[in-house]
Amino acid sequence: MNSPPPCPNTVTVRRNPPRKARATPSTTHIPFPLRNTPSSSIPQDIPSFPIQDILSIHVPENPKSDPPISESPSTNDPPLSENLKVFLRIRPLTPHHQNSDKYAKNASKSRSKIAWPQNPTAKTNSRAGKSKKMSEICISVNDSRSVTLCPPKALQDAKRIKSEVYQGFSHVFSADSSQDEVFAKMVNPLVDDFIKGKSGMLAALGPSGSGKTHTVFGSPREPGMVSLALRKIFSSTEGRKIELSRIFYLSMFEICSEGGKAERIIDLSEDVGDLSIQQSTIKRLHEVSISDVQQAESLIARGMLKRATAMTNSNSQSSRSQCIINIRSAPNKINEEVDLQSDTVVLTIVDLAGAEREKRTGNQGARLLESNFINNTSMSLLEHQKNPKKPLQKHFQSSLLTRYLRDYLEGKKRMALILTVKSGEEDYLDSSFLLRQASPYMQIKFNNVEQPLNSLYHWGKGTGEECEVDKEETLPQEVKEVKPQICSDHLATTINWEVNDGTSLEEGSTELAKERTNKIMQSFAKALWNVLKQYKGKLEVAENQIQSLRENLANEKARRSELETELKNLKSSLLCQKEVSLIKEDESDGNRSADQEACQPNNVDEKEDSLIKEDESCAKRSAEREGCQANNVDEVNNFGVVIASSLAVETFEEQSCQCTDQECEGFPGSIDSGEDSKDLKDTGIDNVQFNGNASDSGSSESVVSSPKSLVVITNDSCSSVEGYQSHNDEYKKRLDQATMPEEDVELAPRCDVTSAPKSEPKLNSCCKPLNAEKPKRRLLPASSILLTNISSLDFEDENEKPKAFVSYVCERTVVQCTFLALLSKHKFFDIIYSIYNINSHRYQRKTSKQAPDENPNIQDEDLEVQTDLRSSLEPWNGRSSGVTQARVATKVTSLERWKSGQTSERLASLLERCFCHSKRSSQ
Ligand SMILES: Nc1ncnc2c1ncn2[C@@H]1O[C@H](COP(=O)(O)OP(=O)(O)OP(=O)(O)O)[C@@H](O)[C@H]1O
Repeated sequence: MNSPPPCPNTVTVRRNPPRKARATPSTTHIPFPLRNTPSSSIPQDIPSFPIQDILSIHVPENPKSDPPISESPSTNDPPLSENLKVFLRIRPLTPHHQNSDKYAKNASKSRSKIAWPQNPTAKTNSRAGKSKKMSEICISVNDSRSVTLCPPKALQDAKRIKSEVYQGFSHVFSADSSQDEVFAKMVNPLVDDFIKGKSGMLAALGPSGSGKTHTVFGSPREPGMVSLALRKIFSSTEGRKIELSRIFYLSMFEICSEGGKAERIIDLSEDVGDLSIQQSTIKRLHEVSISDVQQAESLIARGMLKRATAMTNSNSQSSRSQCIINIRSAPNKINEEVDLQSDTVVLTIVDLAGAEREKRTGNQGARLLESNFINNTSMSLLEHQKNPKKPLQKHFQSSLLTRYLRDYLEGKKRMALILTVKSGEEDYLDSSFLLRQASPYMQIKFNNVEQPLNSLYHWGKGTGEECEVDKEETLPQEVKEVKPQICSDHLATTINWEVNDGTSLEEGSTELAKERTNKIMQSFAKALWNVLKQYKGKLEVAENQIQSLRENLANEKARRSELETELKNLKSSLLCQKEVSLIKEDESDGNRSADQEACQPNNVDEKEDSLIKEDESCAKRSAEREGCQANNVDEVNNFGVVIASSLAVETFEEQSCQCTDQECEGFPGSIDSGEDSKDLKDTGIDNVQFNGNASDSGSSESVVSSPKSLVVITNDSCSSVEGYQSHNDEYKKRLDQATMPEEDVELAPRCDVTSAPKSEPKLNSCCKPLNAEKPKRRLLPASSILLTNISSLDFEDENEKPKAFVSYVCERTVVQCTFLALLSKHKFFDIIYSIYNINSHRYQRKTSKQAPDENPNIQDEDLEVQTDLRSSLEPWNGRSSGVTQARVATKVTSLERWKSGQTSERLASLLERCFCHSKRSSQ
C-alpha cells in the first residue's frame, strides 16, 4: 500500500499581481499629423481620404477556409498582446542524486493532487519515512506550469522559511526532460516564427552550473537548442524553400568583463579584436554564411573554445561571459532591389553567465568583481519591465547586453526566457533567489510585438508563388497598404491547398479574397466620390471669389490710374520745391567763397540728399497751396505755356501791358517746345524776329519767340558776328528786359549790365498795371517745368560754343556775357535767370517793407509761394553775377544729374568749364 506523499509543513503560494508591461516611448502609439503632403493643403472642412477605413473592411471568413497552419496573425491584424514566455528547467542531480530526483518527481506529482494534507497522521508517518530523501531535493514539479520550492530542513527550523509555490511558467521541464522536449515546446515556435519572418530571442538565465550552457549548446550526444534550431531550419520544407531565396548567416560573440572592469565585446567566430556597439548594432561583427548544419555546428564549436570560462566551486567550466549567437536570414543579394535591412530576420540565442553567490563560489578579488558583473547583467536583464519607474535610458545604458537586446527587452520583438535551476537542497538559496527574481517576469505583457514580415518572402524564388514585394517601393502608399493583405490571402489559399490537398478550400479562399477586394474597391469608389464632390463645392466657391477679386482688381486699376495722375502732378510740384531747396542751400553756403564752392562739384551728392529730404515738406506745402493744380497737367508739361506764363507775367507783356491770362492760355497749341524748336530749325534764323516793339509782342507767339530767339541768335552767331552787332541794341534791350526787368535799379550794376538801367524806367512804368493783373503763382509751375524738361534738352558740345558771340558779349560785360552765351544756348537757363531777376526784384520790394497794398505787383499768395525762392536768391545780389549764375546752373545741373544721369553730366561739365571761364574773365 502506497503511503501518501510527504507534504511540507507549510506551503506559501506566491501570486504576483498581474503586471502589465509599460508601453515604451517607441511602442506607444502617438497620433501624429499627416505628413506634409499635398493633401495637407486641403481645406480643413474636407476630411482626408478614408483609406484606413476602407482597408480595414473585414469580410466574414468562411470557416472552411480558415487557415489551419497560419498561426501567426496577418500583417493587418493589430499588434498582439502576449505575456513574456518564461520556461523553467530543472537540472538533474548528479548521478548519485538521480534516484532521489525521480522520487522527488513522483512526490511532487502526488502532492499536486493533494493540495493540502487531508490526513495529518498519514502526513506525519510519511514524513518520518521519507525525510531523508526529501532533504536532498528542494524543488519539485507540481505540474507543467508550477513548482514547489522547499527549503532544507535546517533552514526551515532555523529561519522558519516556508515552502513556496511558483506558478505561471509557460512550461516546466523536469530534470528528466530531454533536449528535444525542451526544443519542441520552447524553441520550435521561435524557429517557426523565424521561418515566417519574425525575429525572436531565447535567453537562458540561472545560477552557475544549473545547465544553461548545456541547454543552449548541449553536447554531441545531446545537441542543444542552437543545433536543433539549425537542423530545423535547414531540414524543414519551408527551410529548404527559404534556402533558395535567402541566405543564412551565423555570428557569435561574447560580452565579458575581465576582473569586473569595462565590458568588452569579443567576436568568437573571428579574431578581430574587441568590437564596439552603436545603438543596438555590433560594429564589425563577423558573420559567416552558413549553408548546412554541420558547417554551423563547426563554427559554434570553434567559438565555444574561445569563450571565456573558468573553474569555480559551482562549475568546473563556468562561463564567465554572456554569449550571443545570431542566426540571421537575409534575402539573396542577387536580388538587389530588396531592402536588406527591413527584410532581415534574426534568431538570437543567449547563454548568460551564471549568477552565483559569493559565499558559495568563494570568489575573491577580481573574480568576485567579475561575479558581481555577471550577477548584475544577468539578473537585471528584465529590470526595466519589472520596474517601469526606472528611467528607460538609464536601464539600457547599464550594460552592453541590455543595450544590444533592447528591442527584445522593450517588447518590440518576441523573446523567451528559460530559467535553469538545480534541485539539490544545497542549491536552495540559488534557486530561491532566481525564482524570486524571475517570478514577476511571467506577468510581463508585451503589447507591440513585431509582426512577421510578408510571409511570401519565404516562398522561394522560382516557386511561382511569391508576390513581387521587391517592387513594392515603387508603388503608391495606398497600393502598398492593400497589397500585403491580398498577398496574405493568397498565401492562405496556398497553405490551405497544401494542407488539405483539396480544391474546395482553395476556391473558397479565392472567392473570399475576391469578395474582400470588391468591397474594398466599392468603398474606395464611394469615398473617392464623396471627396470629389466636396472638392467641387470648394472649387465653385473659389471661382466666385476669384470673380469678385477680379472686379476689385479692375476697380483698383482704375483708382491706380487716378492716383498716378495725381502723383504726376505732385512730382511736378516736388521738382519746384527741389529748386527752392537748391537755392536755399546756396544761401546756407553763402559765407563760403564762390571759388571754393564752384570748384567742388563733388558736393552735389550731399546736397542731393538734403534736397530729397526737403522734397517731402515742400511737396506738402506745394500741394496745399496750389492743390497741385491738378488740371494743369498739360499746362505743366507744356513748356510753351510756362514760358508764356512766366515771361508774360514779368517781361514782355510788361512792355505791352496787353497780354492777359486768357490770351496766354491760348498759347499751348502753338508754342509746344518740341514743335516749336522743330519749326525753328525748319525755318532758320531768318524766320525769327526780335519783337522789339512792345505792342508787337502782345501776342503769345511773340512771347515764346523771345527765349527761342536767344537760341537761334547764339547758333547763328557762329556764322555772323555782324548780324549780331546789327541787332546789338535791340538785343541788349531785350536781354535786359528778359534778365533784369522791372525796376531792378540796384541789381543792374551788380550784374555789370551797362545797358540795363536804360530800360528800367520803361519797364517800371509798365510793370505795375500788368503785374496787378497777373496771378503770380504761375511762377511755380514755370520753374517746375523748367526742371522737368531739362532732360529733354539736346545739349550741344562745348566746342561748338560760338566764339564770335562770346567775344561780342565780352565787349559788354566779360563775366556776364559769358554766362549769357550759355543762357542763350540753353533756353532753360534763360528762364532761370529771368525768374531769378523777377523774384530778386520782388524780393527787394518785399524786403523794403513796402506795403502790398501800395505795390500791386506783390500779392500775398504770390509772396507765400515764392518766399523760399527769393530768400535763396538773396545771396546772389552781392556777388559776381557770373559766379553766382554758374553756381545756380551747377545746382540745377546737380539736381538734374541726380535725376537723369549722362545728359546732365555733360551739362555739369559744360557749366563747370563755364564757371572757370567766368572766373578767369572776372579776374
Ligand atoms: N539537463 C542536464 N542533463 C544532464 N547534464 C546536465 C544538464 N544540465 C546541466 N548538465 C551538466 O551540468 C554541468 C554544468 O552545466 P552548465 O555548464 O550548462 O551550467 P551553466 O549554467 O552553464 O554554468 P555556468 O553559468 O557556470 O556556465 C555540465 O557538466 C552539464 O553537462
